[in-house]
Amino acid sequence: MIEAKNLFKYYGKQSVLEKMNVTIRQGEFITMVGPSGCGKSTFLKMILGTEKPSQGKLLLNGKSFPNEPSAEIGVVFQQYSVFSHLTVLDNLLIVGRFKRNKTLGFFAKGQKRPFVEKALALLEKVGLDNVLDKYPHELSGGMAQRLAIAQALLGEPKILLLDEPFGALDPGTRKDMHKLVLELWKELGITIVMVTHDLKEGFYLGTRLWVFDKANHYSVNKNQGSTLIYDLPIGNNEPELYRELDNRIHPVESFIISQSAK
Ligand SMILES: Nc1ncnc2c1ncn2[C@@H]1O[C@H](COP(=O)(O)OP(=O)(O)OP(=O)(O)O)[C@@H](O)[C@H]1O
Repeated sequence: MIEAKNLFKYYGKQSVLEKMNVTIRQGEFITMVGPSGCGKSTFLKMILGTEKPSQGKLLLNGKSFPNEPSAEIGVVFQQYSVFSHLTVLDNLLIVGRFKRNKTLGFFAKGQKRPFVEKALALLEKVGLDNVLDKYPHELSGGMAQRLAIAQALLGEPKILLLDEPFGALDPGTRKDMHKLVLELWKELGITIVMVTHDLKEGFYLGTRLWVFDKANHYSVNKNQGSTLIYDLPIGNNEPELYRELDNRIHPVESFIISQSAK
């Protein structure tokens, strides 16, 4: 369980997130949307352990989050984060090596075989078992993201963080990736927290949709941080509410669309 208790985040004088009070239960799929720069990735980074709250608490199962990324938490970013000089299989094995020997990065006797088997099983799960010897530049964008997902799952995390992982993919590939992520989420029982710019994707994938924005959307105070303004159980997507949310997330695009429809 993840809990934010009266959490605030500042960068210098800039307030990014304010007064976050929220609980995520194990196995939920949270999708986060909001205008650019409202602090979605910052929230993910606090769960990942690479950023700290400035005020308030962020708790994992009742305790403070680890100070550095741990195996319990996997992450996939929009930019492909795999090692370009290693093959698909070696991209997983390198993670295993360093997990087992942090300084030298090699397997002790007897450790390699079970790890290779685990890596192969994971690559099969994400549909990359037929390209084990290819290098990342020989993979499509979707395949590279499958590899990043396999890497993130290697430590058997309980929480998977996805920061716009499909933003750079074409619509067909995105659809395939949606299917994969939903399958993995159901099979592994993990908690997923995902940032997306696509409201439809947020509604389609999540069990809860979070909308971040300034508490007062029309405030001209540039230093006002964002907060969670909607926490919606999915299924509540009335058309009027959808339009209101879309307008908050993409104010300019929504305005152009509504004007051109006149
Ligand atoms: N390390 C940092 N130092 C200073 N300011 C930062 C840092 N990281 C993020 N920010 C600022 O914090 C704010 C929130 O950034 P964040 O990346 O969390 O937004 P976001 O909602 O994920 O945006 P986007 O949708 O465009 O990815 C932005 O104004 C950004 O410039």
